[in-house]
Amino acid sequence: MSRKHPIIAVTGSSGAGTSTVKEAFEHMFRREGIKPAIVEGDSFHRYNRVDMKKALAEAEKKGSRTFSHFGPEANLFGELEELFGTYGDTGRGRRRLYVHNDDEAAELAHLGVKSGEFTPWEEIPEDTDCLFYEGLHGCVSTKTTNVAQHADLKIGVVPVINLEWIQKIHRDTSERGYSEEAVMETILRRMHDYVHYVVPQFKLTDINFQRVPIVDTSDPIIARDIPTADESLVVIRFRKPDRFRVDFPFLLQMLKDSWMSRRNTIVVPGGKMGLAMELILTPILRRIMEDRRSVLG
Ligand SMILES: Nc1ncnc2c1ncn2[C@@H]1O[C@H](COP(=O)(O)OP(=O)(O)OP(=O)(O)O)[C@@H](O)[C@H]1O
Ligand SMILES: O=C(CO)[C@H](O)[C@H](O)COP(=O)(O)O
Repeated sequence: MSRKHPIIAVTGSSGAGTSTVKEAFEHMFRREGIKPAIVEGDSFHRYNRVDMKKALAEAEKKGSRTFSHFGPEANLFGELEELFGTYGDTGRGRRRLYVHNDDEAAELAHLGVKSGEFTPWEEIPEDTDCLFYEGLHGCVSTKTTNVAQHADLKIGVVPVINLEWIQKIHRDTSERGYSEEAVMETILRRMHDYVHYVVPQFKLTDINFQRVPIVDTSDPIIARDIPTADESLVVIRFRKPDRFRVDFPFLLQMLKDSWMSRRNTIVVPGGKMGLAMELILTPILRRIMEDRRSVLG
């Protein structure tokens, strides 16, 4: 944790919607004049696409059916914890990008990096106001690493699993060129690591945004469309509402048709997710930045 160089971690499984939440944060950063150092979680995968396929084949040859992008063998958890610790202490550190497709490769043509590869490590610029992480492991904690301890604001993006699968299948088939069968195979192979490394993070997060469809998603594999915002609700859970001085009466007034399901949980119509994030997160970001300015003097 660092008042001078705060770290915001948005964590969610593959297809959960963390990139979508990142866009909401980027709007808030622009409006608040905050300059973040953006770190994408998949850049801390251990292997590029070609080497990952080889590592998968090796693991299967040894009888392992649980080796996946979600676990410690395929991710640089130690390096991620080191980045968070270094940034918290100094406001500096090293980052890179993982290129998922040809469009992203074209945007980075000057680096000559192909789809499925990493860009070279680069130094985080000196004058950032915070580090913003978006990916699978922003709050990961294992026997040997504890990334979670360094994050000052921990956000979980955790749609109910049927919706998460629908979102992943939709995105991976339409944007990453995978077949439905390949995506389902990936989901199944990742299940062990999902349960042991991804899910445990969401008891540590300060705020979880859980989108819940109110239409039938019984068979996520045949679902043709992603349930829209208006076809869903969002359950927003605060681990310690007092810590962030959450004003529930204000939120209930501002978010039409919202209600409290528990003392620390507000439910809002799916179409109000963006507004809810803005009303909840803007004051928190402002307080984090005020605190940073107070220690910078
Ligand atoms: N709140 C939402 N309402 C409707 N669709 C959503 C919402 N959030 C995400 N989606 C859709 O779900 C799919 C996955 O979203 P997104 O790319 O943000 O996931 P992700 O968590 O970034 O995945 P990955 O970590 O694998 O990149 C996308 O097609 C996106 O449009
Ligand atoms: O989605 C992911 C987990 O967040 C991985 O980043 C992704 O699967 C990387 O592999 P590829 O781009 O080859 O599918």
